[in-house]
Amino acid sequence: MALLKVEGLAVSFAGRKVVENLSFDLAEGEIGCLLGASGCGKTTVLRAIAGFEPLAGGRIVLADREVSSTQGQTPVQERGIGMVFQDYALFPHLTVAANIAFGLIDKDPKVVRELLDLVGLNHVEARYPHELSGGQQQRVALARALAPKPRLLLLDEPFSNLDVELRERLGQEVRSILKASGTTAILVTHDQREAFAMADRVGVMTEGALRQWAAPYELYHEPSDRFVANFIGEGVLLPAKLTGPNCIEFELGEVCRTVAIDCCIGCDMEVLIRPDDIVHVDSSPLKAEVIAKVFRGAHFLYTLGLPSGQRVLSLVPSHHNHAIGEAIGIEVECDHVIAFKA
Ligand SMILES: Nc1ncnc2c1ncn2[C@@H]1O[C@H](COP(=O)(O)OP(=O)(O)OP(=O)(O)O)[C@@H](O)[C@H]1O
Repeated sequence: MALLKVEGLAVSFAGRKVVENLSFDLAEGEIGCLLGASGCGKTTVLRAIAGFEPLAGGRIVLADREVSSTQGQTPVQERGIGMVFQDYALFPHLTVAANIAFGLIDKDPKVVRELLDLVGLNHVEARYPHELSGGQQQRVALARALAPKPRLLLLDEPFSNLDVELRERLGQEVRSILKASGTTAILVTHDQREAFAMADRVGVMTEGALRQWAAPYELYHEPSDRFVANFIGEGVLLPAKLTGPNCIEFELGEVCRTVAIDCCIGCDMEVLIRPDDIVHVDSSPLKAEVIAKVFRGAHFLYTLGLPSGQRVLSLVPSHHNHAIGEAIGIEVECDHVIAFKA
């Protein structure tokens, strides 16, 4: 059952719509994420859900109760929503345990202990915020927000002050904590790795609109439009033709896999080729020139030039160390084809 329903949401500032006709559902216990570039309206959606922004259109339903519409809204403090922000907002003069207890009316030490356990901070309960790392401070902020057992937790760029490696790890940790406590949550971020590490459902936003709301795997493998295809993961769009009900032909040959496109045979299309669709096979007669390469530890990400001048990316195990300018053998290996009408 959906705990949160956002239906046709619109928010305006001084008559300018910054969010328009945005809809999604979030089931109880699920973690959702709004992902998009700076200024696309993510925080505005989060603030509307929290009750800080009046609506210019649509409605928000939380636990079967309409909490916002154009007619009015339930006050912020009556929504049972918790929040975690990027700057942690901890009280500097309170210890870790006291910061967490702040969220509890009865300050029950047993509950504080359970929360310290949940976020793995038992050993630092008597320290002050400035004596903690950024990741630890964010876990304190999380425990404090979870203390009153919110119906819904909102996290606004919670890891943006942390370095990239730590972000992904903390994202997975926070996901485990939220799952262990059965908390429903919405995260806002511009970082795909963070979104994929944490969320069950991710919404890709641009210019105030939600382009697709789906599981991370589906977003990557079944993007609904060119924008999502370009935004999520890496890849290039190459010109192609539909040659049969399930087949397309493009510069690297014919691929016959499911083609989910409304288009007749012979029509012009574009096919999305991801770096994992192009495999390096020394003996292949199909050759491409190494234009650029990025070392990623286990893999190289090669940019390869095709005879037409088109480029593709290829993720190749890093023991295949080829020089720029070298021609290497490639094969296409895609499970299904993602294509868009040209
Ligand atoms: N209080 C406000 N008054 C006027 N315009 C606003 C206000 N708050 C946000 N905006 C505008 O609304 C648009 C969306 O802003 P929002 O903060 O929701 O984007 P965002 O995707 O969260 O960006 P970021 O990742 O940079 O925080 C922007 O153009 C912003 O300038």
